[in-house]
Amino acid sequence: MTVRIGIIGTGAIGRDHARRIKQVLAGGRIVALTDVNRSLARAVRADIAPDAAIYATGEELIAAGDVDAVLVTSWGATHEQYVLASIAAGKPCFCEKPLATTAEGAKRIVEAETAFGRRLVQVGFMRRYDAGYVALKEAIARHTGAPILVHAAHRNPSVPEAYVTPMAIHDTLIHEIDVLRWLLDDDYVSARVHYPRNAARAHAKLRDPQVVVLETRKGVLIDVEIFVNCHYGYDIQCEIVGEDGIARLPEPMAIEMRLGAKLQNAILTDWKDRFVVAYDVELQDFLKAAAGGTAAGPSSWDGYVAAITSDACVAAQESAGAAVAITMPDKPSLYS
Ligand SMILES: NC(=O)C1=CN([C@@H]2O[C@H](COP(=O)(O)OP(=O)(O)OC[C@H]3O[C@@H](n4cnc5c(N)ncnc54)[C@H](O)[C@@H]3O)[C@@H](O)[C@H]2O)C=CC1
Ligand SMILES: O=C1[C@@H](O)[C@H](O)[C@@H](O)[C@H](O)[C@H]1O
Repeated sequence: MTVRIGIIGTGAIGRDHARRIKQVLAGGRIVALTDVNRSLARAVRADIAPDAAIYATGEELIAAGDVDAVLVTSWGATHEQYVLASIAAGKPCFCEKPLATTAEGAKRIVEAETAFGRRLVQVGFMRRYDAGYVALKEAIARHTGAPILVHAAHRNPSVPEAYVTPMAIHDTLIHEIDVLRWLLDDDYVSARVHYPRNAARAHAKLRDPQVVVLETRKGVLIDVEIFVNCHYGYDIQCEIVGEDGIARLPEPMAIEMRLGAKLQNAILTDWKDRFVVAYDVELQDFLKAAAGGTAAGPSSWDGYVAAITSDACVAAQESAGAAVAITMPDKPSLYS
């Protein structure tokens, strides 16, 4: 079956997902587009999906009779309303992170999906599909022994002026929040945030870098450096320290060069390139499940837990290094 897809939000990642549905993946066809900036939707139609209809609003797109499944790739603050509308229409929905910008919003989605009685939502936590993280999970299971510490870093070369301090959590750390919980098969119990002096390139409304320290139920201590004006590249690091040994996330493949008396490896600069294959695999997974009228992969529950943790981390940003407790509710059986 070919899944007929509608895309809400045709900016950076919406356009990139449209490209992969058209050029890379099997089983999906884009039939509908919408963006509050109509010219972006028109550009995607012209370049990628010439047969797609353009709708005035996300709600109209979701209600369209020929839309089988929905991609929500608009700004984070708009995700909740479209995911809820997709669930109400009984249509599978792939939602980019964050599932919702507050834990309360994510909870409403969990409740709606649970009441519907079948999984319909996949959250865009693509790192779970990255071959490096999959290998790291395997290494934890087979080689390192039980994890004790995790050292991680999430570095972006630069961010716009509109990126402010809490976004380091909601927009950036949220990937580590999800993938580390999945890697460790664990949940968080507390968060702390520490700041060194501000980097010279940080904007006026941004503390950068930040170090978030998370503690898990099993007693693992995690430190994550978030540095979004690191300048030199897009760099994702993760090291697990276990009872028997250490495992590190592999670097992306890069040609090693000997040039001008230097040994060199290029470092990527763009998230689109760093996780290009992971995005392909996650969306293929979505298309496969959507063909059967359901969803797989990272769930609304995972999006909800990430939102609870994000909220605690944002509170910790204001707590002068003091720990903020994180309490997880009971998981509904739909997500076991
Ligand atoms: N998984 C990942 O690694 C990544 C995820 N994202 C997430 O994807 C989402 C979009 O991010 P970007 O594409 O970078 O932003 P963007 O600003 O490039 O694109 C978002 C688009 O949504 C449109 N839009 C906003 N509100 C809308 C609404 N109510 N209805 C229809 N269109 C609407 C905007 O006009 C814009 O064209 C964000 O939630 C972001 O966190 C973004 C980049 C990477
Ligand atoms: O999701 C993403 C962006 O929205 C975010 O702004 C970046 O910090 C992340 O590295 C990227 O993966």
